[in-house]
Amino acid sequence: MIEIKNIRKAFGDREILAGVSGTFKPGDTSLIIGGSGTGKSVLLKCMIGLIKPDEGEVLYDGRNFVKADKELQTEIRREMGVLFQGSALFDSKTVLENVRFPLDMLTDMSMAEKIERAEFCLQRVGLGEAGDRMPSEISGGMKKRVGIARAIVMNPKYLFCDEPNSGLDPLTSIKIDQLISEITDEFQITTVVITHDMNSMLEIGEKIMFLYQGQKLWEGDNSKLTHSNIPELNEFIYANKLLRETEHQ
Ligand SMILES: Nc1ncnc2c1ncn2[C@@H]1O[C@H](COP(=O)(O)OP(=O)(O)OP(=O)(O)O)[C@@H](O)[C@H]1O
Repeated sequence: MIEIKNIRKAFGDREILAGVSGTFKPGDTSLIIGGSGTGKSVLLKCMIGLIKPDEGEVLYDGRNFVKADKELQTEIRREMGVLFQGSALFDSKTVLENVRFPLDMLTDMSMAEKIERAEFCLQRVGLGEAGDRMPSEISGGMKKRVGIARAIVMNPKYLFCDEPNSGLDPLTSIKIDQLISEITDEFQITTVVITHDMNSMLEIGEKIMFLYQGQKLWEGDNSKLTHSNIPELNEFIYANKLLRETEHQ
């Protein structure tokens, strides 16, 4: 379980996060949604330690990540998998080498063990046959799958996905969402996804947190998303629906 408590972050005199709290549970795919510039990525970066919050706590199964010493921070980091926007694959490495990379960096497993584990993860994301290919030879959806395989190769307790659907067509997006949700359930991972994608919100949002100007204005599950009495949320959903309809015309 991940708990965030009263996270605040300002850049200069601009307050980006104005005290955000919430809980993310194992086996749940939790979404953070909100308009552009509302602080979603900054919140995610505070959670994974790329940005230090000015105030607040991030607890990983009760362990305070913000105040942790180097040793504990490293221990918690090893339990995280991250799927970055744009997949962030190494162009000069094969698909299998990309997936193997965290094992090369962070473990003392033998080469045979690393290859076995990387192949297992590739199979799990439906790419068992693609290990020898180069990233330039595969589609955007396949690249996301490779990114997911790499994010789970260390068997993470916590998985973070930043806009996993960016640049994908609607059908591929749904497949990627379903894969993230299935893996979360199967391995009981605590998964946090940042998304703009209306389909994702309706399909996989077991728990949704809506950010607006650095504050959490609403949270709930996707069945309640379209029935809130929060004007900012309704406006956000309406704008996204319009966008979706325009894209499908
Ligand atoms: N390192 C930084 N230094 C200064 N300002 C920053 C920094 N990182 C983010 N910001 C500002 O914080 C605000 C929130 O950014 P953030 O990337 O979290 O938005 P977002 O909700 O993820 O938006 P989007 O959906 O467009 O990615 C933006 O105005 C951004 O310019």
